[in-house]
Amino acid sequence: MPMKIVLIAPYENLARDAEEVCRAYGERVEILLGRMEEGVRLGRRAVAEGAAVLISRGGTCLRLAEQAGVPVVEIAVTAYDVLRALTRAAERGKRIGVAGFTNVIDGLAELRPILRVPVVPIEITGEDEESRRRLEAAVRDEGVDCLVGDTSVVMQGANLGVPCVLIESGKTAIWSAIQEAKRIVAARMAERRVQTTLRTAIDRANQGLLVLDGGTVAFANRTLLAWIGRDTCAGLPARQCLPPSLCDFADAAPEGHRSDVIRVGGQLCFAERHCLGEEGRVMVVLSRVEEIESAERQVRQKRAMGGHVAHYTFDDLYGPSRAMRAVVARAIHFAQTDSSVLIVGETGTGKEVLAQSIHNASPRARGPFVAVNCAALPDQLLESELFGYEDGAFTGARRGGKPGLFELAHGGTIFLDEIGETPLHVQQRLLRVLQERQVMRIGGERVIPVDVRVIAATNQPLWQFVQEGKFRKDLFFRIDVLRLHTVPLRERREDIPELTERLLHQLWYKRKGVGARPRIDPAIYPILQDYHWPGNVRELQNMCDYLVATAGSGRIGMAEILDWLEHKALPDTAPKEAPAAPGTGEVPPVDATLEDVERWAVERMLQHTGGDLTRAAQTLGISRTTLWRKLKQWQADAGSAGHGTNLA
Ligand SMILES: Nc1ncnc2c1ncn2[C@@H]1O[C@H](COP(=O)(O)OP(=O)(O)OP(=O)(O)O)[C@@H](O)[C@H]1O
Repeated sequence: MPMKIVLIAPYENLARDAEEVCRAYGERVEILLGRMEEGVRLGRRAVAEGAAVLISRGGTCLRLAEQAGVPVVEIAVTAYDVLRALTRAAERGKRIGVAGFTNVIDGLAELRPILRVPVVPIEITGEDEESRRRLEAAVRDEGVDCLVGDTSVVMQGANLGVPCVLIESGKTAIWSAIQEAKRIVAARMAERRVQTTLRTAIDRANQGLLVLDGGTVAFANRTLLAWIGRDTCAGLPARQCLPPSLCDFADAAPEGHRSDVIRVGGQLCFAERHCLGEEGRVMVVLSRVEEIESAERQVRQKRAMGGHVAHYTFDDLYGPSRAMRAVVARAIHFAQTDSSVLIVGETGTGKEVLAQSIHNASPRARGPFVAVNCAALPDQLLESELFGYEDGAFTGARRGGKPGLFELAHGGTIFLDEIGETPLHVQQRLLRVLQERQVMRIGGERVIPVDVRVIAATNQPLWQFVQEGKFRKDLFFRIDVLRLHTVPLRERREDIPELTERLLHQLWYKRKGVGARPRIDPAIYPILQDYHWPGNVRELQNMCDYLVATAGSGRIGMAEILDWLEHKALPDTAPKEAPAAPGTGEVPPVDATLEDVERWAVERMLQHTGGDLTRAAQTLGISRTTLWRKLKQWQADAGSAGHGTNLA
């Protein structure tokens, strides 16, 4: 509703001039006629009916300013208005008294030289006794024979029997006063908008807000009123309308900021009290514990999702064999549960793809998927990566500490790859986390609850590790709740044609379709199906990558496959007379064991790649971890046999 402006005109000419100004400038101002007490009565009624600003003049204006309760703009008396009145008065008297407030008579002395008649200033403040006495004295003692002033002067002058001239405000002064009133209205509207917005925001806040002044409720927002089932509380003694728990919390010593968890109208709340600086005024902010926990979950989830996302789904697992389908069907079933999963299988058989797919098909799909390779990190680093650390936990620790992967996996899944490689002291800590579902950072004392599903994977005989004391039995049973066995490629040879075709197409597409689209000659499938595939699908993938990169015409036949087999330095594919890779040594002796041959092949490959483990593992078709494990094993064997083999 627009705010109303009302002009109270103490005399008729002013009302008429104001109407003309409004008409001429299109101003919307209500004009009422009434002077002094009558003007005040009209003004107060206008305010009661919604007037936001009043305009008036002289004594009426003064009274309104004291009593109306809204801003009152004065129509100023300008020097021109006074001059106009004096000119008229000079025609009616020989000595003129100008009566009014100081603002009217100030500056009169400067006008004297240009006036034809003498002028006497009479300072009055209205229609009081003193003002009347001064007017009388001017007429009686100073020879004033005509009075100039506002309506009250004119009335009193008439009683004294002296001719009077009213100082009338010009239209410019009226227009200026209306503009000033409009500025005030605009400012008040803007203020009202801010107040309404603030009020709505405070009422709609999820938190309950309470301000107490001494023992009385100064303010309670809608949220709090709803919790305690009241329409209002303002002005009531706190103990009369608020739950005792809230009053006790607000009253309790020590003064200043304090917080606690309390129950308010059935809501468990985190309460904070702030002193507002003024004597006895306190503000209490109540947040529902449930909401804080949910917000915390969201924050943790948001942070955790940074980079920890599962990309694969079950659609990414190719292979029409019954064995493959059975594994996928079992995994889909496991995805619906929240129990730990242990995936057992050779390298490159899709254990991580399965883990990601299970996560993406589970109710935790929107949470993070955090993968960690337990074999790829040095012992100490693995521990701090998994569980995090507090500030100053050890030399070189990041300032402010660091959350561990378990914390980052909150609300989602953690994939512990190569779980069999976890050192025993980390296993013990891992067991505690899985049992208690909470982590304690290294060097820390507080426990952090974590809601994480665990999927572990291994290509090691884990149960044998348990028997050899290398893996904790209790941890084994914690992890081995639902078991999945991936099937090596050589045991599902019927998958090889489809896998090869799909991988070829996928890799060609990944290279943005550069070169001819690969077309494979079905005659070579029997050769691929005869092959041992120690690196499983990863090795098949590497082969396809090689073929896409090298088969210029796109046609893949026997020659291309032989080329790839020759390119590989694997012992079970490389013929004894195979041409040596650049920088290689002699072939192993005829009576060498399979392990000797494997070691020979790995050494040749590492020489070939200049010690680059990643590239060597890729070309050999095994994972980097498998390669690393083999090297560690051979080094340990060499150590115990008393001679060193530098394979790294
Ligand atoms: N059935 C499958 N269909 C399509 N691609 C597959 C399949 N199995 C594995 N792969 C691909 O093979 C590669 C290796 O898979 P993954 O990393 O899941 O194996 P892994 O068993 O975890 O290996 P490792 O034990 O060496 O870590 C990936 O690029 C994956 O996409």
